[in-house]
Amino acid sequence: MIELRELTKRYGGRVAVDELSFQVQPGVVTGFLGPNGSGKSTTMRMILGLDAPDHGQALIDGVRYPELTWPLRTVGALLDAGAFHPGRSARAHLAALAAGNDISSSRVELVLGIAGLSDVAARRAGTYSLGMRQRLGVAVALLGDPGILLLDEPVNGLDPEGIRWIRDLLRGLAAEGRTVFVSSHLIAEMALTADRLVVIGQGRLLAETTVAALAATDDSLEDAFFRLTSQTTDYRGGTAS
Ligand SMILES: Nc1ncnc2c1ncn2[C@@H]1O[C@H](COP(=O)(O)OP(=O)(O)OP(=O)(O)O)[C@@H](O)[C@H]1O
Repeated sequence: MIELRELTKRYGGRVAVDELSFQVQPGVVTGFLGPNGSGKSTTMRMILGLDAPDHGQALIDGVRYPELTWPLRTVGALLDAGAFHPGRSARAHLAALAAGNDISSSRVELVLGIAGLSDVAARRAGTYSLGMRQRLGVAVALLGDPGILLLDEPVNGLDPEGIRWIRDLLRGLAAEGRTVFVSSHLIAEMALTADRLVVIGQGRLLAETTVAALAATDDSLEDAFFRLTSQTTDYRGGTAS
């Protein structure tokens, strides 16, 4: 389980994340929605100990990320799909991570297969397309067989087949009892993937509910999202006419 307690982050005078409190439960996919700049990535970075909160806490199974004995085996994360050495093969990248985290080498081949990268695992990651990088990022997240998964915009750059693959994968992982927390801009995709939603705007919690309950508050989930976030966007496009 992931638990946020009054999590707060300021950059200069600006509050990026504002006293955010919610829980992400195991066994379901929880979508994390909010307009651009609403604080989703900053929140995920604080959960993973990559940014320090100014106030409050983010707890993973009751402890802060830096206190985890085997972080990679507890939480799998996909934040930045380009975060690997471009000269290294996907297999070598995963093998190095496995060796440093006491993870068996058989796991490397397993996650390469899950990610659909077995046939291209010997290629340098720098030659990968954006979609293949996303798949390698997912393989890294799954490497430690973690009970908790955190993915920031995992469908970025994926083609329709890749999007369906991510959707089925996340739903399968949740069905195994894992905690799955996934951010996205794609509301229609979240309607298909997530069971629960956390919606934020300007760093503040706007809703913590089920997809079905939020969709029932308006004509569609998209309309409900726009109504909920309408007061929290700094900019919005107009029409051409
Ligand atoms: N390192 C930083 N320095 C200064 N401001 C930052 C920094 N990181 C994020 N911010 C600001 O914090 C706010 C939240 O940004 P964040 O990237 O967390 O939002 P987001 O919801 O993930 O956005 P998007 O959907 O566009 O990816 C924004 O106003 C952003 O400009």
